[in-house]
Amino acid sequence: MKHYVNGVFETSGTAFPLISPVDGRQMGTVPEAPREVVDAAVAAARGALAGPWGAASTEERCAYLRRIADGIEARFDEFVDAEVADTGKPRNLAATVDVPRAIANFRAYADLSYGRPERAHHTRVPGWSGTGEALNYTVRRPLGVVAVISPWNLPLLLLTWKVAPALAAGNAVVAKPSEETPSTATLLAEVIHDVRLPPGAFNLIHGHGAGAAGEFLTSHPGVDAIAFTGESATGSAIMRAAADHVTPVSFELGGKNPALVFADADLDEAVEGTVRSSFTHSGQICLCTERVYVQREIFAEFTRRLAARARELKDYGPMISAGHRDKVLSYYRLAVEEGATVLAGGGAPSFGDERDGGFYVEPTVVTGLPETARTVREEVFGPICHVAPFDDESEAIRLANDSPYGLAATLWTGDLSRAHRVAPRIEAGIVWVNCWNLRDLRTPFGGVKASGIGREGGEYSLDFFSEPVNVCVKF
Ligand SMILES: NC(=O)C1=CN([C@@H]2O[C@H](COP(=O)(O)OP(=O)(O)OC[C@H]3O[C@@H](n4cnc5c(N)ncnc54)[C@H](O)[C@@H]3O)[C@@H](O)[C@H]2O)C=CC1
Ligand SMILES: O=C(O)/C=C/C=C(\O)C(=O)O
Repeated sequence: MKHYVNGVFETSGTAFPLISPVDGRQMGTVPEAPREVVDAAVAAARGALAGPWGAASTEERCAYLRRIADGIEARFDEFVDAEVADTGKPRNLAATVDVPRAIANFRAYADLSYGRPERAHHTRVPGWSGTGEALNYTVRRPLGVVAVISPWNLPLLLLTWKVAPALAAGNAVVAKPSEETPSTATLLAEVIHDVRLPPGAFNLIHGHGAGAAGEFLTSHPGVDAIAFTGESATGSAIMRAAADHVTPVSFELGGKNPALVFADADLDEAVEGTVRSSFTHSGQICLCTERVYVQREIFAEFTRRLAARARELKDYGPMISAGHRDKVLSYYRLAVEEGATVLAGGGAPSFGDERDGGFYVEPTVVTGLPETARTVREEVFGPICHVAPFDDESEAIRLANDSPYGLAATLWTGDLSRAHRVAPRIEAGIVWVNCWNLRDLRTPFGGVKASGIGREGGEYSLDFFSEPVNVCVKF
């Protein structure tokens, strides 16, 4: 594993071990970027803005993005292998979601950026200012040096989700992937090197967060904007660091996402949809459902079927680390202490093979907790959901909104009028109706309350990563 600074791969800093979540064995080492490497990366990014990268046209930048997408595609299997090794996620998930989405992120932002219109307004000059007319037109200028800090759950997808629009808008990037999952970011740096992106336009540093590379970067006076995905508490820490230099932030943070299942829903679809939304990637997606509210008429049947399906799941991946596995298991114990009835799972599985050295936990369904229980209020970020009944629409909405988080919600109903009525009343950035995690990259993506600041996706990302400048020409 190497840093990539100013177009050069290097390994400064002490090495820390990279551990496989599948069997707990050490797979390699990762260099921990000291402050000097972070300084060098920020200086390289600044230098790139003053050089050929800063002078590149929109067309030229978009052409680079397309070449990066082609470069990832050409090494598709390597990317899949690296993502599977770092995260332990099922190969099918990496091959159908993570890597294709990384490619799509670069292509989508090449299209969006190239096709983006500029705005103009004709203005009659008011009497006190003379005579004639003026043409106001708005151009967008890059913010400058952008820090991208990404998590371990969808390492390549979430990194490229920020790097692609940042580059499309003309910024220079210093990226720090999670210390748990550095491999696909390093492959991305190789692809970027091979397509000859001007040195310094993209820099990659490895290392930890608090008190280390992540914090050196987010508190750096040379950084003009920070785009971060991860835990809400980390978002708060980064915001404090950013405050010193009034650095703008875009935050995609945690969630405690509700699903509302109405009695008029297609039960098969609602059960299967909730299995996907609660247990995909073992619940380690910020969009996953951890609170399921079911209309009382179908509560018993839905809960029975959901628990049966959870018990059937066999091909699931591990938690990312021993620490995270221990955190999730501590919530399983807490749920029982808080009075939960465990309908499925609730512990660590035993496989009788090398996976017993890994960090697996069982898909878990619990019920019977009060809304005040910590297990119902706090993000677990593992394969667990709590199922509770509701009586009517207004109670369902109240329960869904009774959370410090507000990222995503899912409605299961056969009544589209109800869907249109309920969806806008949910305090969340994203509401899915009869589906989950169906993504159109042009749409706004982000959360309210403790789930984030701002929106990414489509023009929303391009807006964040650029500054509008109005030019007023009198004629
Ligand atoms: N999208 C989401 O909502 C995600 C939520 N999580 C939540 O976060 C918990 C812990 O996972 P972590 O990977 O430790 O998430 P985290 O939020 O601590 O780390 C995400 C990224 O931020 C960096 N970072 C951490 N502290 C920092 C600081 N003070 N300054 C600058 N950068 C910093 C990390 O090195 C990593 O690259 C999970 O248990 C889960 O609950 C984790 C990943 C994604
Ligand atoms: O952009 C997506 O499709 C998915 C995003 C997921 C997260 O932000 C997350 O799990 O952290």
